[in-house]
Amino acid sequence: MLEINRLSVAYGNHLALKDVTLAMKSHETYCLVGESGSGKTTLLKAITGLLGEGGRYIEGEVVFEGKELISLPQPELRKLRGAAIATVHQQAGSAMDPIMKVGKQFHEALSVRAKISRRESDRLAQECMKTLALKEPERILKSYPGMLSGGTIQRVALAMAMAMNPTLILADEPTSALDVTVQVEVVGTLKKLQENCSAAMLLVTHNIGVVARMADKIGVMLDGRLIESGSKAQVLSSPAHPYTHMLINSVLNKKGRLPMGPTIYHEEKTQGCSFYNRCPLGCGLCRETLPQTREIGSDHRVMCRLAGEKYAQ
Ligand SMILES: Nc1ncnc2c1ncn2[C@@H]1O[C@H](COP(=O)(O)OP(=O)(O)OP(=O)(O)O)[C@@H](O)[C@H]1O
Repeated sequence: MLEINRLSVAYGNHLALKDVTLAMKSHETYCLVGESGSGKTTLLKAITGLLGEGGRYIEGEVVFEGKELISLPQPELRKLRGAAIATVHQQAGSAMDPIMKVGKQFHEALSVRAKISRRESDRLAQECMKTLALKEPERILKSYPGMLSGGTIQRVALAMAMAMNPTLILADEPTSALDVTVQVEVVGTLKKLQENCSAAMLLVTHNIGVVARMADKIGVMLDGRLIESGSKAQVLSSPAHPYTHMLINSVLNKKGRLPMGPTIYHEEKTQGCSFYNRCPLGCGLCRETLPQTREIGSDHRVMCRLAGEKYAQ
């Protein structure tokens, strides 16, 4: 249902996505992981044509339900964004109008897809909120966003995505701006959404626990490239790329980066693999040339010539 083929995107002279190829099937949840700045958000924005000022497509294509989106006229793209593709942001509250009650915002969002009465949109909104176990949906609909907690707003945004009846949900770190206890609730809502909505989901998260709970497939991003992809079992249980291995076994620092550890001994920035200067395996060839992506299992792909070799943590 979604195919991204050899996509490269730049902000000014900086290549934020480099030759990314990824495919998703209907109803599948694909989790994108990677350090801060690796290109996850850019990939979501590139799908819906919302790169913003300074962002431009260099090459590649984004095919959604048979339509190439990069070349699609803006009005058609806008229509897709309001209907077949729903987006949930890290801080959904900031995407909402602070001076419009939640019920009206549901109505406006749903009206993009088809003509709908306020009464019907209220009914649908309440039904979705109940399905996702939100308490007091009537009160929520009559509230302004600022009257609701951050966790409730995130859960309302998930209910809004569900009410749109999309075929694809793009969720960018929907839990990461929340306190840990609230995150647990929102992940529960995300899980309910996955179970009750037949949409495919492309979910960006730093949280490996969320990945373990939600993913069918996982894609790992490093410096704008997809360096490993495969099923949840393949990537979490048998990570092949040393970077994936470290991501799974480390806690990212406050900047969302891997902590510098004793295995990091190369100094130079390189033309080859972006992980070379931090890799415990890296050889001279890794520094000189970019490895090819190769298939090491059914649908398990990795961009590392030394993948799978044993190394000490
Ligand atoms: N609007 C922009 N203008 C210039 N550079 C940008 C812009 N947005 C992103 N970038 C750059 O593109 C690269 C990828 O950024 P992106 O936000 O996609 O990463 P990310 O993996 O989503 O990070 P995070 O986890 O911190 O959200 C980074 O180097 C970032 O600085």
